[in-house]
Amino acid sequence: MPTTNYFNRFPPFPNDIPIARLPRVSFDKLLVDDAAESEQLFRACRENGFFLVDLKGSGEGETMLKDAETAFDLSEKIFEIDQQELAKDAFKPPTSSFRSRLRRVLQLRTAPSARPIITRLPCTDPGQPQDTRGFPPPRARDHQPPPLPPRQAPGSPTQHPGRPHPSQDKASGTALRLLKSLPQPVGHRKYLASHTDIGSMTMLFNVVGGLQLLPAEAENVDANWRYVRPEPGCALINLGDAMVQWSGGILRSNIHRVATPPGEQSCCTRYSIAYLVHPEANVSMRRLGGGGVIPQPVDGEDEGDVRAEEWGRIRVGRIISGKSIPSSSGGGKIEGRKLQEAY
Ligand SMILES: O=C(O)CCC(=O)C(=O)O
Ligand SMILES: [Fe+2]
Repeated sequence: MPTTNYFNRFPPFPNDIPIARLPRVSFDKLLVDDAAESEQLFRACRENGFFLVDLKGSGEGETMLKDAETAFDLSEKIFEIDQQELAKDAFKPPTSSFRSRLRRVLQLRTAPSARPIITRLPCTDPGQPQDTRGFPPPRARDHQPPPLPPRQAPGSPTQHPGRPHPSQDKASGTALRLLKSLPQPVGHRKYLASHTDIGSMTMLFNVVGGLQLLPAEAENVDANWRYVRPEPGCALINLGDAMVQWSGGILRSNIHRVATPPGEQSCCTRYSIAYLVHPEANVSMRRLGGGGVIPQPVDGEDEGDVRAEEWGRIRVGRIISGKSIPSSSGGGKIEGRKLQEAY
């Protein structure tokens, strides 16, 4: 999440409500392959599926924080543009200075494939409280690398050629999603229905609270959902279902939702930025080898060699048809001996 200055624009997140306890890893330390930090990251990916990455004090991290702040500022303006106007940008290069800035920060493209995605997410309550706008990611040849470079924690799945991390010049469902949620009347509860992210990883920037998750092992009843406190200088990362699939259930994709911001923040209009990283459309979703850590399918259990695009389509179809009820997955135990070897 952006810096403290930015947080000071809103009433404080309350101190007297139960919150989700999330691990925090240092981006700076991960960049130099610090062993203890990498181990903590691997544990967070297995046990929580959600963790904070502290971006402060690192050159690349500070750049991401600045970009996130600019995206927040621009987000307010983007939601003022009507949908038809925005759709035109997919085909015509922007000319005004605002639009050029928007293009630079969000790296909008003018190619037909870069048409803005404007969607409404499923919402359980009436009143259409949230609006969503998304932009496909930039291509490799005309922008910088993605926010988190694909480094591996010790013991994390072996990276096969071409997967699991999406390359910037290949087609994928990766998108920058901007969410705006207006204050709702008392009694209204959910802004964004409970779900898991189907991609590989999501990088979230929040200033106002509202995101809630259901801790591991907790029964899915309202009383067990916990707010996540937005932390200045940090990004919130959560793993998606693709990571569970590739890791044979070792890594965790945790269910979450967006509810009314807590306490005094309930009167705020909430903006949030989500960078949804999806696998390259053509990569295989077959689970990885994993050198003994990842359980291999036994006879008759082989999932086949489905491509990521098709895999995603099937999952979305199941969700839409109600055949798949959202729930956390993964977080499977690794035998003690194998875990030792993994490090
Ligand atoms: O707005 C948030 O904090 C979470 C959004 C989210 O879960 C999503 O975009 O998938
Ligand atoms: Fe999500």
